[in-house]
Amino acid sequence: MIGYLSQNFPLIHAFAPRTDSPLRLVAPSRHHTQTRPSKPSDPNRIKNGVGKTLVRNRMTKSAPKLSDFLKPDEIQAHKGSLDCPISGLVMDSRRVVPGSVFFALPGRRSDGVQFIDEAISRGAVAIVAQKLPGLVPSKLTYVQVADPRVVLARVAQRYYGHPDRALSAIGVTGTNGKTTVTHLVKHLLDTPKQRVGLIGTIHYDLGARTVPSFRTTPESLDVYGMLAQMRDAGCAQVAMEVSSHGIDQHRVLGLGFEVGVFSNLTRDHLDYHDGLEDYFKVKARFFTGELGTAPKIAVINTDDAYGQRLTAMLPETVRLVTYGENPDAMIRAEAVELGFKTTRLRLVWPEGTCEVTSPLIGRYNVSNLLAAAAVAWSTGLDLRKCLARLASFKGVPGRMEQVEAGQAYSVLVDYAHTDDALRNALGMLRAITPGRLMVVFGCGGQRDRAKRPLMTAAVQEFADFAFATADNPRGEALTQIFKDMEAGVSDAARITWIDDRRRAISLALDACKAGDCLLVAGKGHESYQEFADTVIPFDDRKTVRELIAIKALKHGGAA
Ligand SMILES: CC(=O)N[C@H]1[C@@H](OP(=O)(O)OP(=O)(O)OC[C@H]2O[C@@H](n3ccc(=O)[nH]c3=O)[C@H](O)[C@@H]2O)O[C@H](CO)[C@@H](O)[C@@H]1O[C@H](C)C(=O)N[C@@H](C)C(=O)N[C@H](CCC(=O)O)C(=O)O
Ligand SMILES: Nc1ncnc2c1ncn2[C@@H]1O[C@H](COP(=O)(O)OP(=O)(O)OP(=O)(O)O)[C@@H](O)[C@H]1O
Ligand SMILES: N[C@H](CCC[C@H](N)C(=O)O)C(=O)O
Ligand SMILES: [Mg+2]
Repeated sequence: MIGYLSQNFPLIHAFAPRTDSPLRLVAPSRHHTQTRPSKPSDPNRIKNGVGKTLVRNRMTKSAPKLSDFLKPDEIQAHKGSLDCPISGLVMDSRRVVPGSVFFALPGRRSDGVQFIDEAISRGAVAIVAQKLPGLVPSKLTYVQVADPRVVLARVAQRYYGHPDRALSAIGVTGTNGKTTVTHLVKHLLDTPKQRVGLIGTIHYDLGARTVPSFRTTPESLDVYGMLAQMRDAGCAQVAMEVSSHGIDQHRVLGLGFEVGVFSNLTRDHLDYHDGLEDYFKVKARFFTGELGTAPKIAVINTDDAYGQRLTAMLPETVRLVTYGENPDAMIRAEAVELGFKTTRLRLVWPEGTCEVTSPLIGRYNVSNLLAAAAVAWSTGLDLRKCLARLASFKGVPGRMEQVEAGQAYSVLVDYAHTDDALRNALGMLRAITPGRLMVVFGCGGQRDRAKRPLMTAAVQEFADFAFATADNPRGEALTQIFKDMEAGVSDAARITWIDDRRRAISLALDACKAGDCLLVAGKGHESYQEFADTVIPFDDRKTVRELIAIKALKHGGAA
């Protein structure tokens, strides 16, 4: 474990969730060695899907065998015994422990095959890969499969005893709003009798404990491991974010969703997908059954043009529930009043209406609320009762989070990191800000380069003044990121470029007067900043508070 951390993330510990390493975040003994949960709470766990039973293994106290979890039709060829006892499943050589089955996954940066020797030296007893070598060391089992990622998802699902059968899963996909909608769904649906787990960008709520996230949609092995923990903690449902990377990389393959939500589609991640149409098609796969099963219910935002297209692509077996502000939507909002602290609206559904005051501000949050309400309604819950819980919703960390430190102007921290999100966030603040609107923003390194000038253009369209700075540069030079961003500048006099994010925030705060509003965009809940070789603790909200306090001291108490 120490080797792994020092190899990749020398300075990271608890404050660096968004990396390859779930291991410091989820109890290593249970999660990393991927041991099976010990207390079956669901009879479905007895059958592992291959026809053999896990119970028998427990009774004979023998270790589980690889053949318990691999189906014959998944195996193209093999050498060594398929009945080898195993201690767990692993897809990263650095996490292999004696008895592990190592899945060598072909990647974009490297190929898992390169790490097979390391896996063996750490004690792997079986290798699952796309090719068989000529010679296989004695006592080692080697299995050739067509697609190791697909087989990993299937095997993980069986290994953890099909936890999805014990949980009703609600998956949310779309460019923006996934985190907000999943948090709302959890809040509206969670009761002491019907606990709801959560998987997404900010944290994983596993029922018995909550851990910070390392990925929006984790790898299938982690997904099924976490679902098993939720099941064992007595959760009845899970609300989870389903990213396009997650869909494309089979991270939720085989998971039968009760509900799938589509929030919207705008430009992002085009470093990964071949254009917006390809990005849409990947998202659409979540609804069409190409991941093994289609959700039973599709909750789709028909204010969004891609949402409308999606409605025509659903298999006949899927029940469609639409939401939006358009008059044809089944779940819709009327008489929307946007305020700086709350939003008021009339929520309309086929059997009723309800006047709602939501603590979430901004028009796009009306859409997020409708999505969550549509989930509640479509699963047969009493919508009025669910909506009554909205009053106690505390908002989502780092999403339009107001920072109040005694200053005479407003400061909000938000996770807007696309041009659409910036346009929505700034457009909304523009409408309710009496003074000037300032923004601190940057663009992440090693992510979609083409969104950078669009983000600058969005900022210049709405903000009076912008401070362009570093987001998470990762392994990219800030000069290159700035160069890409500069292509969107329309008025150079209204933007200033400052490498250091803390300094940029400080200068922006200095520029604010009573009645002004500062949006610190892009990092939201993140508590770290990622550079090429280091990850440092950095939290926009804490930074704002600290700087305001320091400035107040310097100026004799006035912030
Ligand atoms: C672009 C992307 O999604 N990349 C993912 C992909 O990486 P890759 O194909 O490049 O894999 P690789 O690094 O070449 O490694 C290949 C294999 O070798 C293994 N390996 C690698 C090194 C080693 O020493 N030993 C070893 O065994 C790896 O575990 C992997 O199985 O497969 C890796 C392992 O499965 C993922 O960790 C990696 O996520 C990277 C780190 C990432 O940043 N992903 C982001 C973009 C992502 O997935 N984001 C979405 C959210 C987007 C949103 O919120 O909108 C998410 O769901 O979090
Ligand atoms: N429904 C929406 N439509 C457009 N923009 C939105 C919507 N909801 C949130 N946003 C904007 O997008 C930002 C990210 O919101 P949220 O975290 O809910 O989305 P996400 O889809 O989970 O993002 P990510 O893919 O990065 O995890 C917010 O801070 C806000 O600026
Ligand atoms: N889910 C997004 C988050 C971006 C957040 C922003 N702070 C950045 O680092 O670019 C991604 O991984 O692309
Ligand atoms: Mg998210």
